[in-house]
Amino acid sequence: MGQNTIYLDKVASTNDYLRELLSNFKPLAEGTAILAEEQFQGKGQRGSSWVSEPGKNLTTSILLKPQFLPIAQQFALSATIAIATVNWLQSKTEQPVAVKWPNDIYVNSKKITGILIENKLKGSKIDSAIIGIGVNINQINFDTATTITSLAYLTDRQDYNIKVLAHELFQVIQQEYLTLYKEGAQYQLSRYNALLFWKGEERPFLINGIKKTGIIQQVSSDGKLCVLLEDALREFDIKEITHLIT
Ligand SMILES: Nc1ncnc2c1ncn2[C@@H]1O[C@H](COP(=O)(O)OP(=O)(O)OP(=O)(O)O)[C@@H](O)[C@H]1O
Ligand SMILES: O=C(O)CCCC[C@@H]1SC[C@@H]2NC(=O)N[C@@H]21
Repeated sequence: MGQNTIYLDKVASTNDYLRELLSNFKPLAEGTAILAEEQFQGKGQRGSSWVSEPGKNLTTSILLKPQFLPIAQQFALSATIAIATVNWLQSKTEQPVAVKWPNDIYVNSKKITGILIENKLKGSKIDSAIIGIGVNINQINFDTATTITSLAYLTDRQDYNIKVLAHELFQVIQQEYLTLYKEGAQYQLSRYNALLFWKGEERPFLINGIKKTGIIQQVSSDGKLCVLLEDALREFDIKEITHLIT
């Protein structure tokens, strides 16, 4: 993974760039990565934007071809990328790193990494997946600093080498991707569940616009968040529930 890395000085979005390469040129090898110094129109989940100061952070997209994975198990791919990123970040800080469902990475209740996976389907399989990852590294000034963190914030140094870090991350993703292939979706799901932010804790959520207290039990194999509410155990889709982080 990342043996074939395309380095760009400046790009709108590494995910879009990789998708355009895929549709315009010869087939790209699995593991091909795009690494951008500056991403000026980064995309987040659900139409949000990803903001990153030029030259300071890791903004990358990796091409995977998980054709062995049935669509019904596609959450396991997202879980696999989250496991890899959490474990890699955990090797950099003493603070506990966790995955906020579905795949935001959090440290000290602040977001350090966002993941945007765009799948191309073929029949009942995933033909290709563009794995977009943004990690806050050397940046310390954010517009909404109360909810965002970075490696620099956590470790008091601002001289991380982005390329070196990116290749470390590629290695860890490669290992975890192999684990998904060998051990299967359920195995990765249980490891993902062990890293889940707020799991087993009584916490506030916004559920279909109403504030409620609940306890996260787990994430199901189809990627739903299972929360114990006062009345019952319920499963939620991404649009139905928000963590109310104070
Ligand atoms: N560099 C960055 N680091 C962290 N967050 C960022 C960054 N750039 C943009 N954001 C955005 O900040 C917002 C907050 O992220 P978060 O996922 O916590 O909230 P959300 O998607 O609005 O809500 P929720 O996931 O709780 O429903 C998102 O829109 C996220 O994409
Ligand atoms: O948390 C999110 O909403 C997902 C953010 C994903 C950001 C990364 S940065 C590299 C890649 N290119 C993009 O345009 N987005 C992803």
